[in-house]
Amino acid sequence: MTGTTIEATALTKRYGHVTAVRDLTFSVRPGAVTGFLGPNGAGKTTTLRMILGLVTPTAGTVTIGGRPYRALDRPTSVVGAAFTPGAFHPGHTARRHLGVYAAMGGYPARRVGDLLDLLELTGAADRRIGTYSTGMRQRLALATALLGDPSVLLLDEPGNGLDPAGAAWLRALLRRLADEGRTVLVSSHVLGEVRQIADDVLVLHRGRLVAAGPWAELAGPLAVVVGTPDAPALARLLTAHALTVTPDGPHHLRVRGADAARIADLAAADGVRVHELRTEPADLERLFLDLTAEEAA
Ligand SMILES: Nc1ncnc2c1ncn2[C@@H]1O[C@H](COP(=O)(O)OP(=O)(O)OP(=O)(O)O)[C@@H](O)[C@H]1O
Repeated sequence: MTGTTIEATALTKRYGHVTAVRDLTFSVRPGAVTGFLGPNGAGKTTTLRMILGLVTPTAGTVTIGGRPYRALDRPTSVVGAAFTPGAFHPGHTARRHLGVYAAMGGYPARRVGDLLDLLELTGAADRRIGTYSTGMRQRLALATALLGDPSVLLLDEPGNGLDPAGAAWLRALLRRLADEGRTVLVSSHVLGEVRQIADDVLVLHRGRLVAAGPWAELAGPLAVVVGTPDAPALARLLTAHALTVTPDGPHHLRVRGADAARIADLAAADGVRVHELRTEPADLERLFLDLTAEEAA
């Protein structure tokens, strides 16, 4: 599958006095799952709708493989989208629903059976959708999005209403779809969910992009906590080697800019005693809270 990139440039949407999305510039790469993260009302849904041509930007552009959605020849074979489930006819069965969409898109009828299998809905395929659980509706929405075998998937809060087993199953499926070379953009307001699914992340807050990139880079360099009875001497030494050192109690330093091995070697070479070395995991919870903190008045 050839990769398709989503590019937004200075994308803005105003509704009267409300600026839902402000000057967003980002790109979403193929072959990865990108998490679109932000609290409720941050502008995620508005952005996804602009990507799909459902909402017209007040300013700026967004393209899929270099073209706006509305200029794509066969849009559903390029982009599959699954938004808030519930837009199903409750009296239809999943098989009928997918059959109708396959016919509208001009896709072969066998796609329906394949997707029912992939989304593990075959056993319920002939039941009325009105009797489905939220998780089953989520899976049916995803099956509908995949009918045209699109290279781009846009999913709005696909984890809503899933139990832990359902969420794990969804993560595995999204990973597989990304590994096939697809561009997978998944919105969520739940950090823990995105952390487990996404390679890259876009963080929105009040319509602005406050962070973008691979998780690892966003979380910044890892800190190493060093326990030493000679904290002042070690702080001087490490600072002299251009590392960032913050005291953490009388006998501990938090050090950034080098890994534990380099810190231990520097200390040993200078005869400074080290009693403990511990690499701290990235504190993504803190990062997210900092990024989305209310701006100071
Ligand atoms: N059609 C509309 N008319 C007026 N205001 C709107 C409209 N759509 C969205 N907004 C406003 O734009 C802002 C962003 O909404 P949006 O739904 O994009 O956020 P979101 O991040 O998707 O949040 P949620 O997860 O709650 O859907 C909100 O303040 C919302 O009230």
